[in-house]
Amino acid sequence: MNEDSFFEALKAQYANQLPFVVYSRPINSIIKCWLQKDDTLHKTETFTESGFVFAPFDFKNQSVLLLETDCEQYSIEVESKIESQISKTQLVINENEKTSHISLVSKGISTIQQESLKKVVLSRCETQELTNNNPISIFKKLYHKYKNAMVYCWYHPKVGLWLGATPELLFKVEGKQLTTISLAGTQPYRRISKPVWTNKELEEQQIVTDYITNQIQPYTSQINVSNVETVRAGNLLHLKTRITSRIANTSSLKSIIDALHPTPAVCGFPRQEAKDFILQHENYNREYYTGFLGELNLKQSKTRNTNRRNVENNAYAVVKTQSNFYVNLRCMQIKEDKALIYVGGGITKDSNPEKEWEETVNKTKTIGNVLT
Ligand SMILES: C=C(O[C@H]1C=CC=C(C(=O)O)[C@@H]1O)C(=O)O
Repeated sequence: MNEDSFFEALKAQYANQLPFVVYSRPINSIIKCWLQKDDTLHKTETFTESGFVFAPFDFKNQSVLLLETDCEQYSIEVESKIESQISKTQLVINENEKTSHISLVSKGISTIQQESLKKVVLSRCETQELTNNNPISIFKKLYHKYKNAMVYCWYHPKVGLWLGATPELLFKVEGKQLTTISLAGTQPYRRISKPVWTNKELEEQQIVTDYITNQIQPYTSQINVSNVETVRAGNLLHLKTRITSRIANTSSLKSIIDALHPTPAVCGFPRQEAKDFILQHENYNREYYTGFLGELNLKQSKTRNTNRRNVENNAYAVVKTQSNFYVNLRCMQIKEDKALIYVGGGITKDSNPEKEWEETVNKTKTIGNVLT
């Protein structure tokens, strides 16, 4: 299938109001799509099926599944995934939204100072009028703009239309190998200067790393934690640590999901207290923002020997089950002619409410940049 017919097939699928997902994983020139044949809404609770999953922040809402057996899959290789220049969008600041976000963050800080809550991730949803509400053309713009992200467009007529460019892997499983990352701390990307991180950001990210390592301990062995590095996500920089381990034979995928979702990077710490605070005070429903999405239990076959001349060895292909889940960040939902953009940030005792507001404004630009 060539690029034109690939996008034509997607266009037709959307026009026929049938479910689909189109996505490209970070630093990857392959764009894949899954087209479901009818509009049945499949859900998963056990995560034992094979397919593409779209899971909410709060498991009280449904995790939607595009079943592998119910979908046609296509992929194309696009020649170069070159990060195009980030244009500087001037956002119009809504003063009411600013006041209410600052007041939410201040409430978070005072709760952290008085109680056992150490970190809470507080967010808001910003509405922007759209001049172009064609999801496929927005997806293409996101794809060309964000090389280091999992860029996607997901649609189900009974759920909604979501797009995003997320820098955050929740985890990936290949056979028994588990890889996850701890991503937190934010500052704007500046081409010329070397980033300097404050204690607030270093501490905020360390909370995430410690939490993840602790949570996976009962289910895995040989845990390995990398050094902290700075990574770029569009117009922003974050702190990142890579954590790898080996899954025990007795551990299910669902147990790993329950251990890791939602991480303190999107919820807070301790988890239940942070989640209670969010559900009580944020004043809107996050739905699939800070949930996760990705390939579930797909069989990948890898040949042991890539030397083409060694035909005998090539016959021994190893089949491994793989899952790749990304946290649904830097995302939006499209409803008619409006984009609902979701943005948040981690609050600790040292947070400054005005700066936290600015951080959400900077994050809005990730998505806002492709809408103009
Ligand atoms: C909750 C968000 O970001 C998280 C991921 C990376 C850095 C974050 C931060 O610096 O606060 C957040 O924890 C968001 O982008 O909406």
